Amino acid sequence: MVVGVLALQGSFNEHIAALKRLGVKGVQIRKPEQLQDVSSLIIPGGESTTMAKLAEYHNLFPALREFVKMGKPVWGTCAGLIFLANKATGQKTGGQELIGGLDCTVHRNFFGSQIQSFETELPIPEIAAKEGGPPSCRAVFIRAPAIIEVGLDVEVLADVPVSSVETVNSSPIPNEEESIKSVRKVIVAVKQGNMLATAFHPELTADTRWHSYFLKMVPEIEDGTSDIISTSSMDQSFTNRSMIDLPIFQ
Ligand SMILES: NC(=O)CC[C@H](N)C(=O)O
Repeated sequence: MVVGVLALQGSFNEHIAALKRLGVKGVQIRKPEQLQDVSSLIIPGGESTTMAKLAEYHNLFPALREFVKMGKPVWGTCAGLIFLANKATGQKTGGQELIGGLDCTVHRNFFGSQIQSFETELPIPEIAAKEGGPPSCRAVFIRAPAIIEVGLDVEVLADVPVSSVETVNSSPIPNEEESIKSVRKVIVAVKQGNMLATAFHPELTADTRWHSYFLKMVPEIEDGTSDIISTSSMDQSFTNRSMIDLPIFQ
């Protein structure tokens, strides 16, 4: 089995390396016709405006939309998530072209700018149930988006708490304002049919469970015809939470 990785910009090499650790070949996709040779596709993180411009230049949008419509498994990480969303907010003036298909609204830079990038221990009950390993994964958020609305068919796989401070005027004393700190959850990983999307970067850690989970969405794998190495037989080095060099996306 061969997995396509959109290789216009961003962390495509890191995805190919993660696939290799699972014994699966990832091939770079830069032209529409190359999509015919793969049964699934990963759209990496990077910078979604730049990626959209390059995809437009290479006339990739019609073929990418067709690929999604045909029901072939597609996984978008970070900028890739933005690409797959039906709607994005926080875009540059004039917006940017999206592939669409994923019934959600994404906020492009929900967590702020590059310096607000962070890592966190993210609970992943569904992935851990299917793939084994610890109940959480180390999640790397780089100028990350978040999913602020989802449709009914979208399954939420992970969310993170975010706190906000609101000033309200509930006091009986005039002009006496009260600050209320509220904590809500924001969605950072979803699945809808053939589409998987994560706001963070599993390809930048040694934990291959997200890749393994995605590969199981590819029918060849379910048929048992693939020679993919199972996670359980692998070196469980992800428990060390070792990080691969963090790229700075421009
Ligand atoms: N790490 C990332 O992929 C960042 C995505 C970025 N927020 C964008 O708009 O493209």
